[in-house]
Amino acid sequence: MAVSFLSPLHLSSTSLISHRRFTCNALSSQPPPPLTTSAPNSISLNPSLNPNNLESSTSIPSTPLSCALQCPHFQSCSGCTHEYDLHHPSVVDEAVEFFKRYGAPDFTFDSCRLYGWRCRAKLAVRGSSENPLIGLYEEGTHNVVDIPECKAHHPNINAAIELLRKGITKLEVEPYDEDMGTGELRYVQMAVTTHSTSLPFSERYRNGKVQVSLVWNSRSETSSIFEKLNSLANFLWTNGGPRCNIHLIHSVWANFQTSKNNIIFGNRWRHLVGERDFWERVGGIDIYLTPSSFGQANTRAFDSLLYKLHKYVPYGSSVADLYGGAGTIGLSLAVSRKCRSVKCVEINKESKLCFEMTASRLPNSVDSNMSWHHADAAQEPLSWLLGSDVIVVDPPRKGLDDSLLSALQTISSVKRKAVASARYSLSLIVFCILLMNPMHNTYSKGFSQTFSSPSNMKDEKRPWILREKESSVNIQSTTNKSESDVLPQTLIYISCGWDNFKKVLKMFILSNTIALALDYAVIWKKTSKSVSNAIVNV
Ligand SMILES: C[S@@+](CC[C@H](N)C(=O)[O-])C[C@H]1O[C@@H](n2cnc3c(N)ncnc32)[C@H](O)[C@@H]1O
Repeated sequence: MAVSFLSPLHLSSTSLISHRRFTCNALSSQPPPPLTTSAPNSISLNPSLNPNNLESSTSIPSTPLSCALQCPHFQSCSGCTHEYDLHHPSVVDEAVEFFKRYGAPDFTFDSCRLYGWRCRAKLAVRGSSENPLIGLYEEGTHNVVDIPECKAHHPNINAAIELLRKGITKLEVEPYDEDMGTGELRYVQMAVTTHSTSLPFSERYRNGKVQVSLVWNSRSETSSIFEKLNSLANFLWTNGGPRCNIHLIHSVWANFQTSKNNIIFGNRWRHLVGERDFWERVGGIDIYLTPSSFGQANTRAFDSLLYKLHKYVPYGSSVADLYGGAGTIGLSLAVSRKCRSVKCVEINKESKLCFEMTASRLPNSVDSNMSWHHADAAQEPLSWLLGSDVIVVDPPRKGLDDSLLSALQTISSVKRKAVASARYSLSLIVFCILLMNPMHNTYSKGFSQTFSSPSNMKDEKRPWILREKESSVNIQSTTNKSESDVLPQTLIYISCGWDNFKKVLKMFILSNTIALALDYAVIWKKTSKSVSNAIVNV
């Protein structure tokens, strides 16, 4: 099979060495360094180490580089487990073997950014106002480790954390005390937008602006400590806003949460200062994200993934984008593949506004039926599958819901019976976001455990969990494109749970749900904060 690179990047060894010191300064977004050379291995590797140069394309280096993390927090912080060979984590070899067994022997491997790739971070705030700790939990505990020099964070996240730390101390903001349930500031979410059309493309990433969401331990803005929250927001804006030498802060939001459980966000949000609208550019479209909606942490790798994914969708297809969030995948396909229709299904109603705003910025030439449905993809899944040529699934780490798995199998067997002479099976395109790192799991348990278990979610009455199909958005094509009752031909599976994905794939193959020989599979390697985000092309 053809060997190709997605967004191959590499620097000369001279330029790598010149970036050997990595500092946490808003303007210093150079990657930390490298690196020793390693013996060539069986996979063509192409580590991308230049944060300002992601979209460039170069030839395959003859001798691959082996990258070290060099993070001072590595021993104590639970976010990373791989310290060396970031460009070639061991799961790549496992994936090579795995896909070879299923008829896809040739691999190429692309890595995206190895450092400074995380554009979205949720961090706990603990300690005291004189000595605030802003970071992740130590493995297996609820002790927060300060990570001011985190190598995975976009450097401007680290800079915004430093500013926040100063504000907490100056204004005597009390960090949250988990045991007592006291204190003011519980968590902070930092999200970077790199979408600034006033800058040349090559400068956009490192000049990303940070949307700061402060999770405040009060019921609402009417409580007495709201004044301090406002002062903190103003401090961030005065010292990091557009009038400063370094414009770092995009906006500040408040979220109000008093619950004693592990859920980070409550359901009340308030915009405090800065720009309200947060845009990013991925997959050829401008996407709108609110702080409460799902956003991909590795924006640039997601962008690469989308361009790769577009190729597998025939022009004029009808597409169902399940677990669709703001509909980013579906809407980018509507533009790039001139889809007849795009139907996005998402359980978080906070994403509805994002879909509407994103759709409002699509080029006028887009003429698809586009809809977003606030619904549980696991309920009556056949109703989402029928009528679409291509199904895209991008579920949370636990994988596809059983009812959806059975519906995919049912479709396959119905079609086989209807067309007895033809051999029908869905062709499967795989994008895997691999989370095989045990420490990464610890990290997520600390912060998002309750997001991933449906039973927990119901018990804890998450505000955005759907009880019924309540609202949807419909944008009609002007040329009245008719809906059809086609059966899906292609399943594009974006998986962020490697173990679960392997099980599903074996099951699909045993039940003849998909073609036995994979035409293509693409793996997006994203393990912990430290390990590279890579794309493997089978
Ligand atoms: C990994 S995210 C992908 C989002 C989107 N595809 C994107 O790239 O921005 C998974 C999404 O699935 C949603 N989700 C979780 N369970 C769901 C369900 N049963 N039905 C529909 N959506 C669900 C989550 O709220 C989340 O937005």
